[in-house]
Parts: sequence; structure tokens; C-alpha cells
Amino acid sequence: MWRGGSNTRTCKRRFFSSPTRSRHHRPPYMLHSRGSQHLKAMAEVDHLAAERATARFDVEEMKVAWAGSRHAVHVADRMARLVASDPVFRKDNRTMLSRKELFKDTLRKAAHAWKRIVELRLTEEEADLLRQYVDQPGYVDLHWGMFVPAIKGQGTEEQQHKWLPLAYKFQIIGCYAQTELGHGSNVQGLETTATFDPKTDEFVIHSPTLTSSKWWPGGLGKASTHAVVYARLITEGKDYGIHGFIVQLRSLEDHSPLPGVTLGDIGGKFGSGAYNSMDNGVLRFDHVRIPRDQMLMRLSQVTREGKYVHSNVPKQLLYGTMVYVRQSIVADASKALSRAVCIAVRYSAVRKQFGSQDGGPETQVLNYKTQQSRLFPLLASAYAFRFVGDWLNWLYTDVTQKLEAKDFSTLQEAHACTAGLKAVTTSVTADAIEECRKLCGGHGYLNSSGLPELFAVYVPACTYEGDNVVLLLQLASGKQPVGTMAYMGKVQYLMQCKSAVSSAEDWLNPDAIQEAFEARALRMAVNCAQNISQAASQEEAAGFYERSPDLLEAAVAHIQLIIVTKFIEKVHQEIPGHGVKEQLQALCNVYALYILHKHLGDFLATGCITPRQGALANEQLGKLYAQVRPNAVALVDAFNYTDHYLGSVLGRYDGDVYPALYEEAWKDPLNETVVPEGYHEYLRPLIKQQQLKLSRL
Ligand SMILES: CCCCCCCCCCCCC/C=C/C(=O)SCCNC(=O)CCNC(=O)[C@H](O)C(C)(C)COP(=O)(O)OP(=O)(O)OC[C@H]1O[C@@H](n2cnc3c(N)ncnc32)[C@H](O)[C@@H]1OP(=O)(O)O
Ligand SMILES: Cc1cc2nc3c(=O)[nH]c(=O)nc-3n(C[C@H](O)[C@H](O)[C@H](O)COP(=O)(O)OP(=O)(O)OC[C@H]3O[C@@H](n4cnc5c(N)ncnc54)[C@H](O)[C@@H]3O)c2cc1C
Repeated sequence: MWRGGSNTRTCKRRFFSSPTRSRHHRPPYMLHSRGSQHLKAMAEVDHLAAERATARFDVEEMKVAWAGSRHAVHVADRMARLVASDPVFRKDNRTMLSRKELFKDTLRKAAHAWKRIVELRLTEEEADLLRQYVDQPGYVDLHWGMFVPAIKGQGTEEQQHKWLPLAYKFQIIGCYAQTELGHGSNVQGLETTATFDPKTDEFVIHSPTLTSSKWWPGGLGKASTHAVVYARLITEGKDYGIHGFIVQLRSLEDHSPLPGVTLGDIGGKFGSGAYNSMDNGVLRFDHVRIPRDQMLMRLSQVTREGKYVHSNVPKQLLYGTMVYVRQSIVADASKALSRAVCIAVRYSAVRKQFGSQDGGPETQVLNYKTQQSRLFPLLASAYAFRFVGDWLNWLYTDVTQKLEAKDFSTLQEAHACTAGLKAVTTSVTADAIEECRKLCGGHGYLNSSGLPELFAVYVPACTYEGDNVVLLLQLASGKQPVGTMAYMGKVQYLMQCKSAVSSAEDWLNPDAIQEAFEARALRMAVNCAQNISQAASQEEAAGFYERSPDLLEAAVAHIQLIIVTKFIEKVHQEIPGHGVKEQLQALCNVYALYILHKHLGDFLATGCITPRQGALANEQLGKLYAQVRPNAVALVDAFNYTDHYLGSVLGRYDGDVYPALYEEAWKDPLNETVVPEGYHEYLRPLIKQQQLKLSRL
């Protein structure tokens, strides 16, 4: 896998064997080391035991609260351990693999995962979890996550009967080909055409321009045999807009592209390892013919004669797959954020800097108030996103059931909530992973900390499934106050209410928090509406355009209100386990008061609270951090992540960070040889030249 130079000596993880260094130059740690045996012995010590002993709640019960049920803890635990104990799923070397090696490794893992799923007869729930713990983006994510849901959501029963069994058994591999080189956000602007030919009862799929090339679909580049392709439907000379079509791309015999199909990978992406395991692809069609029955016909149909028939359902149901994926992305946000926070909390408890008195131990960096004020809001956000994700999943299931019964009343609410929550949770998580890297100091920048790869793999979530700004603007279309908008019905009260908070403790009252968040969101929305009508006396669209930055902020305020509300509702439920409810209450307050503190300008500008009340909120926040401190390590233990899934030497469960960091360094391909490749070509001549010059002086 890694190349050694022809004129260099190979060194198998040998410590400081450079011929240019004498034993006396070795750092003190090495002088006392007894090599890897010594490292292993040290690894049995739990460096975080003292932290775990200070927890004031039942961690096992918190695991249940986090996972949703005892059954969920049990299944997740089993699947995580199954993956962690299987050498094929090893991932500690992946940032050092070339793109080709990484892609092949992804194919190998996906095939092995499927083999295990079949051998062990895993349920759908177990199989999903197993794939999650394999933790390597690949074509299977799109096959199961978008191709299958698109056929389920937009295919007729007949189409589902034909295609789903093939997909379920991997007899075909599918992807979701919507985005093009020229258009992603503006779905109605896509250019690929599907023109019906009544002579042959076929659609002709064509890419008329360079910008109509499909560009980005995951799994398309190298793995997929089929795609759901979104194209403009043209029949009887009329353009009926975007519709979905199942198109075969590659031979099922030898995987070569079918006639008229040009396709490949779009190239390397941000970061080492990370999303480069995915074959995001480019695809062009040159008059490719498919049978008429490969148009997904649940929402609209084209008859044998070429008549276009639209069923009596909202045309936005075409976007249903995106709504489904957006809600699952919110759940993913809590996973990614909790991973980063788990690493940063554990490491902050291990890491010590300054503060030693009389030669005693230095201070754990977790004890610094600044560290706490940066880290604990992220810990609270991980829990907040977890619970709002559960609620969103419930909302999505509810809407889906209503749609089955032809009740479309909650469709708009589901669209707004999934779009807004996807935007806010992914943006916060992406920033938070980077903050966790900084919270881990220099070591956070090492690949072995797990944070650079987590960041690189996560940031595209701000863009895929809808750019976050574009999605937030979807919230601002001013709908009837239903569901999560219901507070807007209290407009008269909320426009003038004054917060009754008069002490820091008053901010622990959920009603005080709820009222302040509702008033802020409503007043920002009303201000926007007024400004829009003032900005454009003739055209609302012009005012909307002019005021869109304010609309974004109002949309964020509305989404933050939803997150706070759902957290408060969660804490009001019966939650078993010693101290669990109290901890969740504290985290809920941390989340809400942190948002209040961070967006204090909004709360003050809209007159929801006074500067004094803002200061009291901050005072209470400081007290809450002190309350969280002794529980911090146990609160991240409750995520129940294996060391394999975390993939971080800094976030190890046992906290034995330094030997692990030290050992990890020697695995780098650069350390395979003592004298580096290139020494004879570039270093030696340089040094010799200088020596020659000096000797001439
Ligand atoms: C821990 C580590 C994790 C690692 C994880 C690794 C694995 C992860 C795998 C993830 C894989 C990701 C794969 C990514 C896939 C993709 O990105 S697929 C492509 C996604 N593309 C988009 O999201 C495009 C975004 N654009 C849109 O959604 C729409 O074009 C738009 C912005 C919503 C605009 O729609 P449009 O029809 O042009 O017009 P409008 O006029 O704005 O809307 C018309 C009305 O329709 C309503 N509406 C819009 N969308 C929906 C919807 N989805 N559902 C219901 N209703 C909708 C809209 O509100 C308007 O309503 P009215 O105002 O009442 O008319
Ligand atoms: C890793 C990854 C995986 C992907 N996987 C798939 C896949 O499997 N299948 C698929 O079909 N697609 C996929 N995509 C494509 C993805 O869905 C699009 O990139 C995404 O929807 C954003 O669209 P865009 O690229 O056209 O961005 P653009 O719309 O061009 O965005 C560029 C900038 O313009 C701004 N902007 C755009 N419109 C507006 C507006 N109306 N108002 C204000 N600002 C605006 C945006 O905020 C952004 O700042 C993937 C993308 C990535 C990065």
C-alpha cells in the first residue's frame, strides 16, 4: 500500500532509530519507555475514572434517554461492537490511502457489510445501524437513502413491484441524479430532457447542453447501474416540467456504460479520506431510449398516446425524497456533533495546562471557564438536536400517513420544518466540529484526532439536499399559522409582552424562556413583513429580495424557537433514572440561554427583554456551566460510542491519550523509512553544496 524508497532503509515502527540522533537527544519519555508492551499496559488504566465518579446521574439510563428506548441502546450497542471487532471495517489508515485505494476499500467494506447482513439475517433497523457504524460514505448511502425512497415515493405500485425487489437484493445499484452542472438549487431550471416518442412508446433522454450534464450524484461516478434521473418531460410538443425516470446506465454483465451514456467521477473533494470515498459523478445522455413505463408515474402519467395526465395531488410531492432525506440529516447532525463533543470533552478532561502549585498537578483545561463556555453549549446542542430530530421524524411519519389518506394539509409545515431544521442543525454542527478541533489545541489538527476527517466529511451537509440559505428562504413565504407557527396566532400578546424575569434564577423557568423566544421570533417576522411592504410598494417579490438577509435571521429565530420548544417538551415528559431528568433540564437551559446570549442583539432590538435581563441570563448560564462540569464526561459517555466509531486518539474511552498519539505517529508512511525518499536527490546535494561553500571560506 505504501511505497518505500529503493535506496532507503525500512523501519517497522522503530522508535527514534535515526542514525543522526544519539540516545541522549531522545525526549525523557522515550528513555523510560519499554516500547509497545509498556504502552499496552498503560492503556488498561482508566484516566477518566475520577471524572466518571463525579457524575450525579445514572449513565445507563441517560443512554436510554439519548437512544430513545432500551431496545435502541441494545441494538446500537450490538451493531457497533460487531463492526468494531471486524478487521475489514478497520478505518484508522484511511486518511493515508490514495483515492483509488480508498474507493476500492469502500467497495470492499460495502460488500462485506452486505455479506454480514445476509449471513446474520439482520433486520432493517440492524442493517441501517451496521452501515452507520461502518462510517464510510459510499454508494450504498444513495442506493438505500435516495434511490429506493424515490421509487417508493414516486413509483406506482406496479413500478414498485418491479424495481424494489431488484434494489433490495442489490441486483441493481441505484443513485439519485437530479443536480446538473448548471443548476442545483433551482430544480425547475434543470435542462435534461425526456421527450416522449409515441411511435416506439419510449422516452428519449438527452443532455442538450454542457450545463445539462448531471453533476454531483453520489454513487453515479463508478458504482451505480441505474439512476432515478430528473428531466423535463416533453410530450405532444409541450414542456411539462421536471419528472423522475428510472434509467439504466451500465451493463449488468460487465459494468460498461450503455450506448449513448457518458459517465465518470467528478474528481477529488475537500480533505483527506472523508467524502472522497464517494464516487460523485458526471453523466451525459445522447438520445438514450427508455420504455414509457420507466417514468415514475405515481404523481402524473403519460398515456400510450402521449397525453399528459396529472393526478389530483400537489406537484411538490415530486420533492418528497428530498424531504425524507432532510429529516434524516437532522438526526445525522446530532450524531456528528455528539462525536466531536465527545472527543473534545474527554480530551479536555485529560489535557492539563498551567496552574501547578508547588510542583503539584496542572489544571485540567476543562476547568477553565472559557473552555466550558465554548464547549458546554455544543454539548447541550447535541442533545437538543437529538430530541428535535426525534420529533421531526415523528412529524414526517405523521405527514406520510396523512398523504396516504390524500390529506395534504400538513405538507407545507413538513417542508418548512425539514428545510429549516436541516439548515440550522447542519450549519451549527459544521461550525461546532471546527470549534471542537480548536478546543483540542494543536493535537486536534492531527488526523489521528478524528476531527479533521469528521469536519471534511460533514461540511457538505450545509450544501447537499439544499443549500442552507436557499432552504431558510423557503420558510419565509408567510403561511397560515398552523403547527409550529401556531404561536403567531398570539400576535397581539407577543408583540407587546414584557419579560417578568427579575433574577438569574427566574431564567430557569421554561415559561420565561418560551415567551422570550416566541416574542423574538414573532417580532422579527413582523418587522420583516413591514419592511418588505415598505421596501416595495408595487411588488412584494422585490421587497422580499431586498430584505432577504433579514428574512434569513427571522427564519433562524423561528427554527431556534422550535428546537427550544421541543427540548422543553422533552424535559416535561416522564424520564426514568436517577438524576437523568435534572441533567437534561440543565442542558435544556444551557441551550436556550446560550442562544439568548449569542443573539442578544435580536432580543434587545425587538424589545423582548431588557439589557439587565440579558445580563441575568448570562449570569445564570455561568451557574449552569458549573452544574454541568462534574457530569460532562458521563454526559458524553451516554452517547455510547465505541472507540472504533469515534476514531480518535484524543477521544478514547480510557483517556490514555499520550501513548496513543505517540504510537499513531509511527504509523505514518513517512516514518516507514528512517531516511526519507528524496534525501539523495534533494537534501544531500543541498547540504553538501553548503558544506563545500563553507569549506572554501
Ligand atoms: C456523522 C458523519 C455523517 C456522515 C454521513 C455520510 C453519508 C451521508 C449521505 C448523504 C448523501 C447526501 C446526498 C445528497 C443528495 C442531494 O443533494 S440530492 C439534490 C438535492 N437538491 C436540492 O435540495 C435542491 C434544492 N432546491 C429545492 O428544493 C427547490 O428547488 C426549492 C428551493 C424548494 C424551490 O422550489 P421551486 O419549485 O422552484 O419553487 P418555489 O416557488 O420556491 O416553491 C413552490 C411551492 O412549493 C413549495 N415547496 C417547495 N419545496 C417543497 C417540498 N419539498 N415539499 C412541499 N412543498 C414544497 C414551496 O413552499 C412553494 O409553496 P407555495 O408558496 O405555497 O407556492
Ligand atoms: C457532497 C455532495 C453530494 C451531493 N450529492 C448529490 C446527489 O446524490 N444527487 C444530486 O442530485 N445532487 C447532489 N449534490 C448536489 C447538491 O444537492 C447541490 O450542490 C445543492 O443542492 C446546492 O446547489 P448548487 O450547487 O446549485 O448551489 P448554488 O445554488 O449554485 O449555490 C451557490 C450560492 O448561491 C446562493 N444562492 C443560490 N440561490 C439563491 C437564492 N435564491 N437566494 C439567495 N442565495 C442563493 C447559495 O446560498 C450559495 O451561496 C451533492 C452535493 C454535494 C456537495
